[in-house]
Amino acid sequence: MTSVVDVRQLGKTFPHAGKNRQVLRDIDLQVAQGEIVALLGPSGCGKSTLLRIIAGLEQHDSGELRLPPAVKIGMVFQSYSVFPWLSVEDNVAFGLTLQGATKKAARQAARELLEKVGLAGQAKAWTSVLSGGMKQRLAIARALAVRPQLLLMDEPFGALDAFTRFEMQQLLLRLWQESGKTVVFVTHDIDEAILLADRIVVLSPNPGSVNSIIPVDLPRPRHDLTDPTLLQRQAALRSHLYQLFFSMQRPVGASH
Ligand SMILES: Nc1ncnc2c1ncn2[C@@H]1O[C@H](COP(=O)(O)OP(=O)(O)OP(=O)(O)O)[C@@H](O)[C@H]1O
Repeated sequence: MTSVVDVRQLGKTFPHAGKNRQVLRDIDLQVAQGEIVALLGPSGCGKSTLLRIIAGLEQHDSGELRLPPAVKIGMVFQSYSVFPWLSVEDNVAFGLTLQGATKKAARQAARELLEKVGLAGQAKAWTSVLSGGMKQRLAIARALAVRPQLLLMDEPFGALDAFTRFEMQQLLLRLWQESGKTVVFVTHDIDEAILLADRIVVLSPNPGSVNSIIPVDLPRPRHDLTDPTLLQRQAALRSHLYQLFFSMQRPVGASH
């Protein structure tokens, strides 16, 4: 199986209080084509930093990161990254015109994507009138506009209410099933990781390192609340992940 993301022995330090603090140490991670991988771990363990390094937004200072040559990456952040001075449609078309598409072709492609994410009716609206969930749909449509092979998402649904979050998770799975894209996403949420991921990479803090990589060997869809076997297997996985989290906790008063 070809890896889209190949991270070996990767390390990262940031300056902190006049010294260099190691934030990531010896990270090994291979993500296969078409896989959904969740980066899960306690606050501050370096999930976002690892994702930003994969995206090329941050430099690592040791180890290796290999991506396919000229790989196209789409990125979705928690804070809805939309341009408020452009209409919904032009938000999506913008990246395409930057890549050399004509305005007409870019608008056409934008309309198709808005259709996919359920925002066709808002194409001409300003982004200020969109709800949080709609803005996040728009952010996803924008990330998909460049036809990325690799979709990187940093807590994409963290700011949404439970119902909208569920809708967005289903939307992501639908788009993924249609396109077979490779997805790496950061989450705090154990249930979200179990619902979406093929594998869960559990990071432990100080410095951020891979604690374990857990395959989620459950059939999709995974939200059927009437399937007792599925519920039981999800519960077993959840309990395993909670135990891992508890085992990472430092005694109160321990310093970094
Ligand atoms: N640009 C930076 N300069 C200095 N330190 C940074 C920088 N970015 C992140 N850090 C530090 O690196 C560590 C990891 O941060 P990161 O945001 O990657 O963690 P995280 O696991 O995504 O956390 P959270 O779940 O709270 O978002 C933290 O201690 C953070 O303060």
